[in-house]
Amino acid sequence: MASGEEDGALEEKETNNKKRTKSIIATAWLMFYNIAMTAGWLVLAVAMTRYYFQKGTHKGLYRSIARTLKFFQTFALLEVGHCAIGIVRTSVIVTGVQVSSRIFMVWFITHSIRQVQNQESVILFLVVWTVTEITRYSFYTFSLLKHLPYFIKWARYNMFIVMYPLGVIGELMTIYAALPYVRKAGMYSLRLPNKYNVSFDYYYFLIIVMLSYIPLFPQLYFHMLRQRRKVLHGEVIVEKDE
Ligand SMILES: CCCCCCCCCCCCC/C=C/C(=O)SCCNC(=O)CCNC(=O)[C@H](O)C(C)(C)COP(=O)(O)OP(=O)(O)OC[C@H]1O[C@@H](n2cnc3c(N)ncnc32)[C@H](O)[C@@H]1OP(=O)(O)O
Repeated sequence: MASGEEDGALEEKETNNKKRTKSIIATAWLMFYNIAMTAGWLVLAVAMTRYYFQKGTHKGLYRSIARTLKFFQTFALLEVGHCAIGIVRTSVIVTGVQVSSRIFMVWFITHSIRQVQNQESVILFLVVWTVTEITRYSFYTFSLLKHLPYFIKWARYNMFIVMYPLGVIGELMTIYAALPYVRKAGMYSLRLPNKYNVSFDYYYFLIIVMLSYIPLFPQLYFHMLRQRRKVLHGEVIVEKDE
């Protein structure tokens, strides 16, 4: 009997040790990830500011930072993984929509359609993303260190009120500017007849993507407003999608 109890206690101790090790590894990884991402977006901020002051124009700015932007924004795909394996307490759906819309903008719009790269709207969403991400990743870093300065917490849960709509305006205006080029070049489209017997028109796909902002954006925005009430005002909120 006594040996049974001892075995049970031993098993519990082992499980607790495993959990602790897992949590240490997860925290160390998140620390590395958040510092790398803060640094990446800071590099982008400095590069954009320098370019603008040296050249006196936004033309060519996107091309000058494209590689760094593509690298760090693509790296953010890992965030969906973090949610999926449960090392951060964020919804996979919310993060998935946020990250996929960014990846889409970077690879399937600005990277693919050179003619839009000098649009002012590209600069608008780049500036908004940069400010947002420097704040967000430093928020996570300082939270992990358990020394979160209030101004970072305040910025994370207030700036999005203006930044989110501005980012969406920049993204939508850029997709809209891309439409005529996509139609003219017939890019990423598949016309019938073909051996697969399917047709796909990227032009109409882009219109559908633009329309999908109507139901999706308010969900992300209201999610952030709920998070704001929870974090800044201590309200207890039950999330439906988690
Ligand atoms: C095929 C094409 C598809 C296209 C689809 C198109 C439709 C798109 C429509 C939508 C359009 C969106 C366009 C977006 C534009 C912009 O981004 S504009 C710029 C403004 N943007 C923002 O302000 C972004 C706001 N978004 C976010 O902050 C996040 O992306 C989020 C995922 C929404 C955050 O979610 P939230 O639930 O608020 O999570 P958090 O509070 O941040 O985290 C919860 C807990 O988890 C911890 N945590 C999370 N990540 C980390 C991490 N990396 N490291 C450490 N810890 C982390 C966090 O600390 C929290 O912990 P607790 O406090 O203990 O709960």
